[in-house]
Amino acid sequence: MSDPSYAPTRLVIATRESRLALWQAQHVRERLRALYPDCRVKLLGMTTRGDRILDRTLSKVGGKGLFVKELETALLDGRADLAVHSLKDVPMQLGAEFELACVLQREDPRDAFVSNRYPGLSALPPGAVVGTSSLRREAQIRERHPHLRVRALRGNLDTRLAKLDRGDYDAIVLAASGLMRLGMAERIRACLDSDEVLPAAGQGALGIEIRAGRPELAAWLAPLADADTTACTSAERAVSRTLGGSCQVPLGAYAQREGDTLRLRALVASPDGQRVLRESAAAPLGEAHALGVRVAQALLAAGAEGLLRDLERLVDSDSVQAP
Ligand SMILES: NCc1[nH]cc(CCC(=O)O)c1CC(=O)O
Repeated sequence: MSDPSYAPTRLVIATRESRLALWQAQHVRERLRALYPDCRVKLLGMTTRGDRILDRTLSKVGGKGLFVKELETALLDGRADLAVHSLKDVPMQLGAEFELACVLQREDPRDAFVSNRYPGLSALPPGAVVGTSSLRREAQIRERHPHLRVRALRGNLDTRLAKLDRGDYDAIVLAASGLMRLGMAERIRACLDSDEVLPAAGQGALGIEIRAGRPELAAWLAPLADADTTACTSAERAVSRTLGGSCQVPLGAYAQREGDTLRLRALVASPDGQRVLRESAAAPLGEAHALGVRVAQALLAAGAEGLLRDLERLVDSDSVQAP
C-alpha cells in the first residue's frame, strides 16, 4: 500500500449493535486506521432479525444468516463497504453477490464455564441447571454430564450474565472470546478444552464480508487476514458446509496447525448427547478445504446423515434451542 492513490479514503463498516458486535467492528476500524491513516472509517449500526427475535429459540426461528442479512443489504445498496461478523455466525454458503474477504487472527476458540458458585462442570451437583444457547454445547455437556439439566439461554452477553446472576441457572456456558473482548474474562471460572467441548466452526475468529466484484476493496482488506486462522477456519467451515449444517446443528469442528500440518477434529451429535460421532484427520496446510470435506465424509460414513435427519424432525417439533 505504498502508493497512496491505491489507499482507501472512506470506508463504512456495517455492524450489529450489541456490545460485542460493536467491539468487533471498532477493532476492525482501528486496524484499518493503522493501515490507512488518511482513511475515514465509519460504523453503520444496524439491528438484525436475530437481534429482534428474543422470545423464541433460534433453532425454531430457523433461516440461515439470521444475523447477517440486514448487513448484506447495506453492502448491496452501497450504504456500507464491509460487514464485520463473528465468523461463527457467517453462513457456510454466502450468496453469489457476496464474498468473505478475509478472516482475522483468532482469539481463544474455547467455550467458557461461568458460575457464581461452582468452579467447573465436574463440580456441579446432580440436577444443577446449566444454561447454554447452542445444541453443540448441550449435546457435549449432556454426553459427559448426564446428571445435569441443560436449559435454553438466549440474549446478548450482558443479558446472559444477568440471567445467571439473578439465579436462573447454576452455571452458563458461552464463547470465551466474547467475554474476553468485552473485558469480562474474570467471569470465566474455567475454559473448556477442546476434548471436553469441541468448539463451533470459526468460533473466536472475525470475518469480513464484502460485495463480490470489488477487487480493490478486497486488496485493501487482505493485510488484515491471518494465514493460520484462515487455513484452520477454512477446514472447519468445509466440514459444516459438506454436512449441510447451519448454526442450528450440534456440530463441532476445530482445526489446529502443527508445523506444516493441519489437524482437524469434528463431531456431530444428537442434542441429548446419546449419540456422538467423532472424526479427525490431518493434512498439509495448503489442503485445508479438502481436509474439511474428508472429515465430513467420514462423519457421513459413520452415520451423520441419520443424526441430522432426526434433528430436523426434532427442530420442527417443539424442543431445544440454539446459537
Ligand atoms: N451465536 C452468537 C455468537 N456468535 C459469536 C459469539 C462469540 C464470539 C465468537 O465466537 O467469536 C457468540 C456468542 C456465544 O457463542 O457465546
